Amino acid sequence: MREVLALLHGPRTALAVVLGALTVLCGAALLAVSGALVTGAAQRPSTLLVLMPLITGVRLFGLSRAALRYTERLVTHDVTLRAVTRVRARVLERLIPLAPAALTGARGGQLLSRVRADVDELQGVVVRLVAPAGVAVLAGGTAVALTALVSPATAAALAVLLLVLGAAVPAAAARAGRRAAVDAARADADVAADTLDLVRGLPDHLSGDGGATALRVLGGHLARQEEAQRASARLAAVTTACREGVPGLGLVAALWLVGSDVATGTTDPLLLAACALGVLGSFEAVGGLGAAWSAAGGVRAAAGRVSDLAATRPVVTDPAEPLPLPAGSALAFDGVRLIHPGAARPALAGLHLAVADGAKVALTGGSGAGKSSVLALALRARDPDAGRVTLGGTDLRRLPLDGVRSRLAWSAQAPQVLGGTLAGNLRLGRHDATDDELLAVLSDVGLEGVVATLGLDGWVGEGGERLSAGERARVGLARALLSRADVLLLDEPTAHLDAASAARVLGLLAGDPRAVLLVTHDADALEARWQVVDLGGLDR
Ligand SMILES: Nc1ncnc2c1ncn2[C@@H]1O[C@H](COP(=O)(O)OP(=O)(O)OP(=O)(O)O)[C@@H](O)[C@H]1O
Repeated sequence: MREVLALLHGPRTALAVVLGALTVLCGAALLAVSGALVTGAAQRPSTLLVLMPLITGVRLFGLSRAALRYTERLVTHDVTLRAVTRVRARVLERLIPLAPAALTGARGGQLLSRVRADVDELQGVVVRLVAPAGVAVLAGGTAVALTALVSPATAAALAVLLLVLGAAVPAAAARAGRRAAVDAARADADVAADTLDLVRGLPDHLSGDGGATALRVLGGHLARQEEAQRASARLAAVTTACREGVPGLGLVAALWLVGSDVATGTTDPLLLAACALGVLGSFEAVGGLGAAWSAAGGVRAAAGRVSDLAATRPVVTDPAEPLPLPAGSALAFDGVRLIHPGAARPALAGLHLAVADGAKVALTGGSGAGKSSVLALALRARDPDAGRVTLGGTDLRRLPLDGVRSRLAWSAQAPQVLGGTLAGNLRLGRHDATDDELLAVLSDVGLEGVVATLGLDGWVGEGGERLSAGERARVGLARALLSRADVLLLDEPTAHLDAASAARVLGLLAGDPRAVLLVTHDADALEARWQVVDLGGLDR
């Protein structure tokens, strides 16, 4: 929580609180002065000497209140937008080092839901939490002090009722509502994750039981979500009744206590309505606290989850004192052993492999032989459990992570194509590539047809769904080819291609001056210049 508050701009937040408190006090003063004015006007004889300052006061407080509220909103929104930027940056900063290995256990929908919900919660920390709390203390305290000048007993009653409405009622409501909020958050996350899984896997569900099982599970989570919402609504009804009732009690108390003083002649009758209405207006000071108490739990939970992200150890980290990047980019695996977390047997054991500068090496072997794991080690998505992987003769663990990855271009088995344009997806490989360079590489990988139908600036659909699996694979390949990396790590780039397209891609790679480490199931399609390494025969 402290970490989240540190992300706020202190002086601007303080200004927002002061402006909020002044707005509330102007509102209370407007009511008080109006009460005094009505009483003064009703008195016989009423004198202009008494009425004029009151009339001026009504105008002053009325106009000031509007101007102060406007300025307060401007400042609060400015603070909020700054907080949003910082919170988003902080969450992403924490996520990036965890990718890809430390995030493979997380469900995509839950991760999405977590990032969205946490950012939403934390961005409202000023409007929903800090500003209402500050305004309550500042405006409430000032209102009690001013009331004490007229009637100490009324001030005491006001202080007690402010505490009841601002602290006791919301605390009780928050305690009662915490469970419902936790249930709602869990149900929301499950519904989001299930919906995303259902939509992504729609074709599989439809060809199975028509989606009945998935819908049944989703239905259960929706019912839990609804029940949690009902519980919150019941609670909201009770707190609304208190919110309306307690200020009424304050009004009655002020009329009674100040009225007694007026009756005994110790207080000017002009002050009766002024004090009673001023007390009524003062309750606006704690008006935001109900929402603040309920927001507090959510904000604390969101802050906790963002901290948890920080506590999640990245699988690989930058060395404290990285060595300079070596001149060459020859890759070597020396006696490498790798066991994935939770796996019963090592994915790789005693692997020795060299990929010299410009070499063409093809990895083959049965499914699960460890081919993709070799690429993951080269990229330093993971570190070996034994042995070492070197780049230009230096252990990867001693080199800067960014530097290592700038030397390597990777195209996954099913490359990630983002919802955007074809050109945008390709420029992930090289941001400054010209349109001509993009068209050339697309032609190299045989995607002229896609260029003709979509165009470079055509929308490829969410996750590239307007492209076939083979086209997506070739977009990934084109992205790798475009990059300025020295080594291309390609995971089955020909898997979805027909024989002619596959031969064209393999020919292209064989002619590329850079080193290529290729994963393939079809060693027969390779030309003689490829060095084929079969991982299927390794002794584990
Ligand atoms: N993240 C992971 N967590 C646990 N086990 C993993 C993980 N990734 C891979 N494995 C296991 O490691 C072994 C090697 O996997 P890898 O993906 O490297 O094989 P592969 O040869 O590329 O297989 P395929 O040809 O099917 O893509 C497999 O037994 C796999 O189940």
